[in-house]
Amino acid sequence: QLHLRKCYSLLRCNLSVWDSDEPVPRAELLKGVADAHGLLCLLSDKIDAEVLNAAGPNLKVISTLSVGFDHLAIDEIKKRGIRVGYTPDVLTDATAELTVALLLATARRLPEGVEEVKNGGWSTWKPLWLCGYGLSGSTVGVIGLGRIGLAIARRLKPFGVKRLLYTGRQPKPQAQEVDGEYVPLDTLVRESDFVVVSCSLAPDTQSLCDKTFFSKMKKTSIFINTSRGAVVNQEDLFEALSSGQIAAAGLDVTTPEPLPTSHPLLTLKNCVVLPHIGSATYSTRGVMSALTANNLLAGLTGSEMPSELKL
Ligand SMILES: O=C(O)C(=O)CO
Repeated sequence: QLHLRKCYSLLRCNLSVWDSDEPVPRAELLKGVADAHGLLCLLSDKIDAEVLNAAGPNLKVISTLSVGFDHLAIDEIKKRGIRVGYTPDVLTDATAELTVALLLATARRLPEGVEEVKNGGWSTWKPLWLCGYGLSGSTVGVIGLGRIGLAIARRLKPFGVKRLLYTGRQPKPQAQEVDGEYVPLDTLVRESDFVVVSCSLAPDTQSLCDKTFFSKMKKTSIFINTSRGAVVNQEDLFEALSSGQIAAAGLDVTTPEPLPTSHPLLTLKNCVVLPHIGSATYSTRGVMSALTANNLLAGLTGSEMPSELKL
């Protein structure tokens, strides 16, 4: 039992805690959630009708330690009148930074270079050895110029990016700040030297990056995804990378997560895969955790949440 003091109330909660950095096993979640009034979850916890039924009618708030909410069955949640808290804004900078790091690592072939140093492949300085692609004078296309997409664009512009294209549901006034040009997806894919995926996963973005998409990219272009793995058809990406249809890809997100170590994408030198670490800085995860707890408390007391998802 824990007493949590918030400025607006003193709340007495019984906490059922999965005390580990590993995700809670499904069976434990289904058992532990029974009769709960609130649920704090991770993006790896699929909160569907089964979990909601296991929780029962007491459940009034779900607070997720993530900005993404594709792991939540929103229709089912809405139907039951449950409120949802999430963590926008606080992870924008960390995720944008990681995206830039992944883009540069992929385009300048850093993991390959590090490997060559370790395995004796570095014989001498050679004019064309480990050449990659630079941002200076390039065209960057951002799919989804939301909070994170804009933060990525802001960071990339000072590298000398010539044109910044973006696409999404509608033009964004804030794109002015980065001289962003709102273009159809087709134009973005055909004209960009770097295609950066920063949209949320929704029915209209599921498998958006498929065979047709990659076939329109330039052979010298780099594909980066730090949003959700399911935006990409991975078989089509493998084909595009192994056939030389595109130059390279950097992925912080995959389907599934973790990506099995035997996955074909991991055999490719021109594919850099990270284990979903976009927001993984100590301070960001600390702020995300506090926000998630405060969203939960506000939901439990029926108060205004610091960050409530509009359903
Ligand atoms: O918050 C999210 O949605 C992430 O993907 C990790 O921070």
